[in-house]
Amino acid sequence: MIKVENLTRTYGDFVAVRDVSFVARAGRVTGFLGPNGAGKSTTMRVMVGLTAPTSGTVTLDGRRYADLPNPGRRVGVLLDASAQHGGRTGREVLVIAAQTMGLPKERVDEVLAMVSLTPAEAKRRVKNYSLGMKQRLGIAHALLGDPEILILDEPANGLDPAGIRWMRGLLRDYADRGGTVLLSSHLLTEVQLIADDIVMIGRGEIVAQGTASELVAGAGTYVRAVEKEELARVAAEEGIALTPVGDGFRGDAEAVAIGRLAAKHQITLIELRPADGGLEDLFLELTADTQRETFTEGVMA
Ligand SMILES: Nc1ncnc2c1ncn2[C@@H]1O[C@H](COP(=O)(O)OP(=O)(O)OP(=O)(O)O)[C@@H](O)[C@H]1O
Repeated sequence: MIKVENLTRTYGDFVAVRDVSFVARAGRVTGFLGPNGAGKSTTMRVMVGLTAPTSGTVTLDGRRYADLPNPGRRVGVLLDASAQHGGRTGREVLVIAAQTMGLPKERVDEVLAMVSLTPAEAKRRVKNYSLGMKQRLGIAHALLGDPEILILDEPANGLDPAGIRWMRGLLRDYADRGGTVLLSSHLLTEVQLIADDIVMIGRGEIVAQGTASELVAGAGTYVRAVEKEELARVAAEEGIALTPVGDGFRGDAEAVAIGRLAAKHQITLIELRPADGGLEDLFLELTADTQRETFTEGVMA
């Protein structure tokens, strides 16, 4: 289990992570989702002792990373797949890591097989690897010590759809055997495919968390009407909050309540359904400010 409690990290006046708390449970795959610059990497770096927290704590199965004996056997980490030594072969990278952890060389062949890197590929220098191969090597490195906890920053980056499916199977299996898996992504579709639980972060703060199904179920009703403005006006009068999503709205009321309201005011509905599968809209909505700000900054820069 990974427990993040009231974690804050500042850089000068800038708050990269503000009062973040969440738990990634054993036997579950937890997706840590947020747009670029939201604070995912910072949080994960604090987890593994690479960045000091300004305040708050992170524990891994009850202990801080720095207090774990032989941490590579307890926690598998993939933070930056491009950070591997380019002059070494994939196999060499793993052999050195295995030696450091006191593992037999056969374990290297086992993890290479687990990530489907062929013996020929493992003999190539890492600088000649594609991004997808680097990711597989990084995942192999994380799995090497057969740890109970996996912390993976953007592990799907550079993987093709078949690679993402493969990774989903691998992580699912890992969690089903009782492991704790935390993976970050800035792509909701990826997280939706892989995660049981989702923690969403935007501008350094947690904006939503729950099981993937809870977050979908809590998404309300999606409605689209010909008389859009009129619907927004009468809904506001009735105390139903409508949030613009695409061509329509997400309403915080049952479909039947919105349907009745529309009928009463002779508003023509062209879509009315539970906002299922609307996690992406929720994600965009929750992180809209962050994304707008990033965009504005980009334009100004
Ligand atoms: N060493 C640092 N000094 C100053 N600011 C930093 C430092 N590290 C991170 N930041 C800032 O903290 C914020 C969060 O960055 P972080 O890398 O944690 O985001 P992220 O969610 O992982 O984003 P991405 O998806 O782009 O990797 C960003 O605005 C970033 O510029």
